[in-house]
Amino acid sequence: MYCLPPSHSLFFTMDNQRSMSLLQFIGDEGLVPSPQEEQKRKNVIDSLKQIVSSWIKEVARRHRLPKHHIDLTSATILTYGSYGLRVHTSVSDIDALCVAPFFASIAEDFFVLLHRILKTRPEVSQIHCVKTAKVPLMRFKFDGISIDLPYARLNVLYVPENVDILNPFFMRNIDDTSWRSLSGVRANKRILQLVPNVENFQYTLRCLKLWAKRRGVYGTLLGYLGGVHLAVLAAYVCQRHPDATLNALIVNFFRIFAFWRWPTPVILQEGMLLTTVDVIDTRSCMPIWLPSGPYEYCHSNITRSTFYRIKAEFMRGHIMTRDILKTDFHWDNIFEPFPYSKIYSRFVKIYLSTPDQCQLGDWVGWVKSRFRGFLAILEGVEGFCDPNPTEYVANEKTEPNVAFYWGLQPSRNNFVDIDFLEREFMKIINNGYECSHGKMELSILLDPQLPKNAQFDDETVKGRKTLWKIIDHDNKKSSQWPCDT
Ligand SMILES: Nc1ncnc2c1ncn2[C@@H]1O[C@H](COP(=O)(O)OP(=O)(O)OP(=O)(O)O)[C@@H](O)[C@H]1O
Ligand SMILES: [Mg+2]
Ligand SMILES: [Mg+2]
Repeated sequence: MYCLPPSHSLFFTMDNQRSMSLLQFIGDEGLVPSPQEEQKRKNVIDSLKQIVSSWIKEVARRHRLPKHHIDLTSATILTYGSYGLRVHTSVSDIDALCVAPFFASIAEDFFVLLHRILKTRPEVSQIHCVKTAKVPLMRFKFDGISIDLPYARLNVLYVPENVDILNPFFMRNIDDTSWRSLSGVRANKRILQLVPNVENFQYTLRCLKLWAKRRGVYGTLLGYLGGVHLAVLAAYVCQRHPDATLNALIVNFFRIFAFWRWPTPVILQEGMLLTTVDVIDTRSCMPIWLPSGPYEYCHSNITRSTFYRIKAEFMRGHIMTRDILKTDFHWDNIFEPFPYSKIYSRFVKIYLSTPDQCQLGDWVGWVKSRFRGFLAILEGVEGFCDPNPTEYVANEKTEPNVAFYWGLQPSRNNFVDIDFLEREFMKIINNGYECSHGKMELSILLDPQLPKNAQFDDETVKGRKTLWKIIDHDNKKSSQWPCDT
C-alpha cells in the first residue's frame, strides 16, 4: 500500500520531487499541444458546427418541413474521446459526434448529403464512410487534423449547441445506433463528473497513455487497452486517492492493477447505481465499466496473450515505482519503449501494400480491423503472440507499404504452416471488404532476419535510423472502435 506516514517529511519531499520531475518529463515529451495547435482545433470544430448547421436546414427543406420548423431546427457537434477529456496530443484525432433532430436519416442525410457537402470543402481530404461498424461514422482530415464523425439523432426538432445528453429528456426513444454513438460523449461527461480533481486526472491519463504506447499495450484493435479503458482505470485511481500527488496516483495505478483480481470488473463509484451481480461482463477477461449506462462495458479485444502482456506491464510498473526512496529512479525508465528484439527471437511479419499511396490507408485500416480474428487463429497455432502495434514502413520497397512484426515464443522445430495462416487470414479479410484489394503477405522471421535498421527497441529508436521508419501510432492509426464490427 502506498501510504505515507504524515510525519515523515522525506517521503513528502521525494513524492513531490517525483511529481515535479514527471511534470517536467511530460513537458519535455511535448505531450501538451501548443496554444496555436489548440486554436487550430477550435477553429476546425467551429467550422464543423457551421457545416452541420446549414446542412440540417437543407435536410429540413428536402423533407418539406414547414417554414417555421426549418427556421427553428438545428444540429450540433459534441466532442468526446481524448479531445473531449482534454488529454489529446497534437497528433490525436478529434472525436466529434454530429447530433441532429429525428428527421435527418443516417443512410441518406448523413452518409450521402453531409458526405457530399464535406467532400466539396477544400479543407477536407481522405474522407470515407465506415457504415457497418457498431458506431458508424465518417472519417476524414480537416485542415490536416483527423476527424472521427459518428452520428446520433434525438427526438427533438432543435438540438441546443451544448445539448446536455446526460439529461434523460434527450435520450427518450432514440434508436440503438444513436444510443451507442452517444455513449462515448456520455461516458466522458460522467468521468469528468466523477473524478475529484479533473486536472490531476488529466495529467495521470496523459502519463498512462504515453506509458501504454511506449510499452506496446495501447490499441483496442490489437487486443490492448484503448484510451477509454485507460480513462476509466485512471479515474478509478483518482477516486480512491482524491488528495494524492501525480506521482502517488501513478504509483497507486500500478499497485492497484498489478494485483487486481480479474475478471472482477473495474467500476467507478457512483452512489448505488450499480449492483455488481447485475453488471458482471462475462465476455471479457478485463471488464472495465463504461460509465455511460449501468450495463455498459468498454468494448475489448483482449486475448489470453495480450491479457498476460498487460498484466506483466502493470507489475513492471509497480516494481519500478513502489520504492519511494529508490535513489536511481528515473521516469525515462518507466516509459522506456518495449524492447521487442531483446524479448522475442521469432516474429510473424504482416506485410501490407497497395499499388497506389491513396489506397494504402483504407487497406491497412481494414486489415487492422480484422486483426482480432487473425490473433485468435495465431494464438491457437502458436499459443502466444504479442501483437506489436507499431507500424513500420520499408522505405527500400518501391510500393506503398506497412509492415507489422508480432513477437512469438521460441518453437522447437520452428515449423509454421504459413500458407494455412495466410489462407485463414485472407478469408477473414475478404469477408465484407468492398474497396480495392491490396497485398497481404505473412512470413515468419527469426531475430537475425529482422530488418537491420528497423527501430525495434530503445537504443535503435534513439539512433534515428533511416532505412525503416515507424509510422507515428497516433497519426496513422485507424480508430479502434468504429472498424470493429
Ligand atoms: N473499445 C471501446 N469501448 C467503448 N467505447 C469506445 C471504445 N473505443 C472507443 N470508444 C469510444 O470512442 C471514443 C474515441 O475513441 P478513440 O479510439 O479515438 O480513443 P481516444 O480515447 O480518443 O484516444 P486517442 O487519443 O487514442 O484517440 C472513446 O473515448 C470512447 O468513448
Ligand atoms: Mg480519439
Ligand atoms: Mg477516434
